[in-house]
Amino acid sequence: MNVSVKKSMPVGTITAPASKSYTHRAVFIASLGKNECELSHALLSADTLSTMNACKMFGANIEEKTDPETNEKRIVVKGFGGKPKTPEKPIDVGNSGTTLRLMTALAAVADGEVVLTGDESIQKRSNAPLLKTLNEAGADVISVNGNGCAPLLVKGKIKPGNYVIDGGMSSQFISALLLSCPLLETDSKISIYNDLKSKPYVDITIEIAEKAGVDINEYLKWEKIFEKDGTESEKHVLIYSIPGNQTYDLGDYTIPGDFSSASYLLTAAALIPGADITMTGLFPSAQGDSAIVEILEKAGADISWDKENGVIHVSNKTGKRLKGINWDAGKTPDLVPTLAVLGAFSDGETRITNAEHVRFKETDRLKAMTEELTKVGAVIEETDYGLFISGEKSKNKMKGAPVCGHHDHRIVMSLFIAGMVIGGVTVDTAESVQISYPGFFEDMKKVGAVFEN
Ligand SMILES: O=C(O)C1=C[C@@H](OP(=O)(O)O)[C@@H](O)[C@H](O)C1
Ligand SMILES: C=C(OP(=O)(O)O)C(=O)O
Repeated sequence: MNVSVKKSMPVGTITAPASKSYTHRAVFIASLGKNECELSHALLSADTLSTMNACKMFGANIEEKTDPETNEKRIVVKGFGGKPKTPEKPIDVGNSGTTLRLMTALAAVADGEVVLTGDESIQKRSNAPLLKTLNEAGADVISVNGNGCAPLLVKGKIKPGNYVIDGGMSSQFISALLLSCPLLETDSKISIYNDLKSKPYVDITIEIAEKAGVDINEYLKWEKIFEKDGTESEKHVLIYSIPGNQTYDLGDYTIPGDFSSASYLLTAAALIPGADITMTGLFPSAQGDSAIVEILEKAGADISWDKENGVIHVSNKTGKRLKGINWDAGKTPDLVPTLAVLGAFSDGETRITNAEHVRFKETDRLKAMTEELTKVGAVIEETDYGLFISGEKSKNKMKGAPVCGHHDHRIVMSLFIAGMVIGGVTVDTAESVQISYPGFFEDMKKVGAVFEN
């Protein structure tokens, strides 16, 4: 699907869609338990439906229920009580990396053989560090094409013990291990080598596991590191210790709003003269992407956050231009496409660093954003670890053009807001917003965005 976006001035109030990361985990954790749990305000998007489908294949009962009084939809989960059954067919995770990683580790505590696969994009995303650790822990996990990517075949089970994993590629490997290890008979320890990227997502995992009565302990330990040249140094190593034989019981749970999804409209409102947007349902949260508020503040936007009521207000009454910022994206990979657009329309320079893990998403988002923003006139340079955008040099060059969404929801939504600023931007593969924000176009229409699809 193509969407052609004209210059738009967003005005109005929108409720933020529910968090994708919280929904994945709430559904998964409720499925690991035995007692019925009711999940309110869950996100029903392509990715979270993949998690629901996979959990059902492991034996959970998951149904949608509508509250007769409020008409609100709830998800009712009756889990398999820590004893996943062997799925009869291959699990298809679609486009969802989170689903693939959580289910691969779960498959390694289930009996029998489990096959996991997904779409073209998922078949290009490596899981090598997770496979290595699962195999060291006693499972037999094979990447069918030998490249660390799905299709994966999981045979044999992991045993409790002390394991290490590389944290530099994806935090989802760590989240996956942390959620399955409590089901093992005795205690386990996971040590992370290389800096853990995207750590806030692990914090979300631990937050919901704790809410379900499961202990996961995090600590730092000084350890001796032997370098290749023989020198010795000491370094803090992040360690998770996970008691075994635990049971999950999430109870009823309400999913918070999603800051990554909110970032598009908040950024559009900060950039566009005359815009005035209020977003509700955005309470302080473990989500790293709540940093979008700090980012827009740093860039000089008129933004306020009423944390008690979960309301963010952004406007640009005077039509001022924002200023470029430096941003370490280690904890906020999903904001990078939004930040690239912000940088292209701000004065001065924007430097996004520590973002190499952003290459391992639905697409290589550093490359994709560089290619697409260049088409609309931005002066942007892709570095090994991030992006460097010259707002100064881009200033008089930004002009609408056809761009490619790369079948990637975040690329599509960020290019859409570029379209709202300059007009004349046609984005292809726009249907991919279904992955995380199915109501995106409806919400954009509500606030007066002008577009055709
Ligand atoms: O665990 C999660 O819910 C996620 C973790 C992050 O991935 P990485 O840990 O691979 O960076 C993030 O980019 C993704 O959108 C969701
Ligand atoms: C990378 C993302 O999700 P996942 O890894 O679950 O596919 C995302 O939502 O941007």
